[in-house]
Amino acid sequence: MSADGSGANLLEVRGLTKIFGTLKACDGVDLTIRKGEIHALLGENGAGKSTLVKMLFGSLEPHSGEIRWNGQAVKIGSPSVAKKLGIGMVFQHFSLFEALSAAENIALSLADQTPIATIAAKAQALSYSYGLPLDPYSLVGDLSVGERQRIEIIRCLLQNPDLIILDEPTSVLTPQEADRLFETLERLRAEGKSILYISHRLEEVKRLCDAATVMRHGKVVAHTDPRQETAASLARLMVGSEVHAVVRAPVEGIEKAEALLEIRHLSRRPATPFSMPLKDISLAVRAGEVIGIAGVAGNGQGEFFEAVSGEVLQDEADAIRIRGNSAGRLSITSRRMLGAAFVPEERLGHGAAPLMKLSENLFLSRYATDRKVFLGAGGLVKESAVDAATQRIVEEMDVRKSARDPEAAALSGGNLQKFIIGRELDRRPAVMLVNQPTWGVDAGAAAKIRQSLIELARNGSAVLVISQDLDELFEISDAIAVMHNGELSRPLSRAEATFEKIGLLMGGAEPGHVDHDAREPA
Ligand SMILES: Nc1ncnc2c1ncn2[C@@H]1O[C@H](COP(=O)(O)OP(=O)(O)OP(=O)(O)O)[C@@H](O)[C@H]1O
Repeated sequence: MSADGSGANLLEVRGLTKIFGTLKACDGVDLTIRKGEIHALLGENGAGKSTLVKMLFGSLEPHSGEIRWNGQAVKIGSPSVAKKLGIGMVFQHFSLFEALSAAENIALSLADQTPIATIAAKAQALSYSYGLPLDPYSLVGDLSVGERQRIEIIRCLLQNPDLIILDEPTSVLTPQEADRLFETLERLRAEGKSILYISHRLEEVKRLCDAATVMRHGKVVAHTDPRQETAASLARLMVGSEVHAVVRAPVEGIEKAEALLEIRHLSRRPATPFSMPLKDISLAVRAGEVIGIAGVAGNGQGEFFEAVSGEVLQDEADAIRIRGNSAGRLSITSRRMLGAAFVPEERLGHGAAPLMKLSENLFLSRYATDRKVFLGAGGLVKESAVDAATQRIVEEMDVRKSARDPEAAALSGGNLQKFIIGRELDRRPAVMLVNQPTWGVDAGAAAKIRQSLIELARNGSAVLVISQDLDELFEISDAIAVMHNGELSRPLSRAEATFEKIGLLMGGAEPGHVDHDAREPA
């Protein structure tokens, strides 16, 4: 331990256990976090990371085990106890009100009656001193995802915590925003703060973290120094076996293939003051290819997904064509009947009904398109067929769960994502549109999902993937287009696309400056 106390143990967890039904989500977990360290918590989907941090933050009660804070045994019965001790948490899903300002949102989470002007001044000072500039009077609805995350971080820092828990903080950030966040975290470490950092991005863990605890199936399988590991060796520790690299054979003669999804001059007025208009978007996705859409969150990707999937109808029937049929005025189900599949970004509530079992979720999303398979005479549900399909998807996608057919909400985030993608892939759709296919998914499962999307395309489907993860898009796409400010650039072929060009377009560079060799849309 050094003179300033850094290096001493701040948090010691011994034998912490949490049981759900018959499943030990955390099974005798040991974890030690020192003062002034950034400690990574790693593990594949369902390994028990969220369960562990929920116990540390007082939102879940352990069955057994001990938590020591600065050497004293403590019982963290609620988040307010955690905050009083000095434990702060920045959640993966933001809990901010869009119609309120940043400062008003912060005020809501503070127990006292501090005037807004005081909070705003403090928030602004903190935000600048940590290199995360924020206008406290800006409306949350007008802010990008990265800016919203800053509010969450500032809100957490205002409580002056000694330990800050961050749950997958960079999954929603651009590379530049992530770099900024790393600088902030390094600064906090230099001040003697400790950080518990959950991430599936192993390269950034290597770059940032001083120590790592790796979990598998609820148990700790390794305490290691990530700087001494490679991304591959960390993945191996998490998964217990090798993670296979994604293989993408180039496509030949794609220009001659049939355009299964065509988007023609798609425009949309903003539906709310906070949504982005879509401006004259045209794109063709052909049988056999994967096209990626890159872009910083909030540039129209959500609105585009709604328009193409049929959540919002177009005035012009021809603005969306699926397998040659005008689909712009068709409902989601009618578009699905034409052979299209859509996987939205939000999993719970949007991609799946949380309180329904997996089999019920499957039936709900597919009874119209697979009527013959799932409905018998007189409209009776063929439960055995639904169950068989559910179990097939679970096996194919390696969905880990605590019961044979649990409610969707009881699955860890990544496992639910695997199920939802598997549910759509299982239909072998002719057109597949996915928004953030591997958000929150571990390295092994992400490789599996990516490979499945490539194979779907190579077997003759048209695949369109919206993602903020540029590495992912470069891994799977045959061409990449960029969405910025409601406009879509022309797709750059893989020969032409570089990180730099795509990054420039994401930042709003004029397409003419970077895409002179781009493919013409159909
Ligand atoms: N409320 C609950 N009821 C039943 N089972 C649960 C509940 N919450 C979590 N589980 C189960 O506990 C296990 C651990 O889940 P947890 O969310 O902690 O995993 P994780 O490591 O955070 O995963 P991910 O990376 O996907 O977020 C999973 O098998 C999950 O299905």
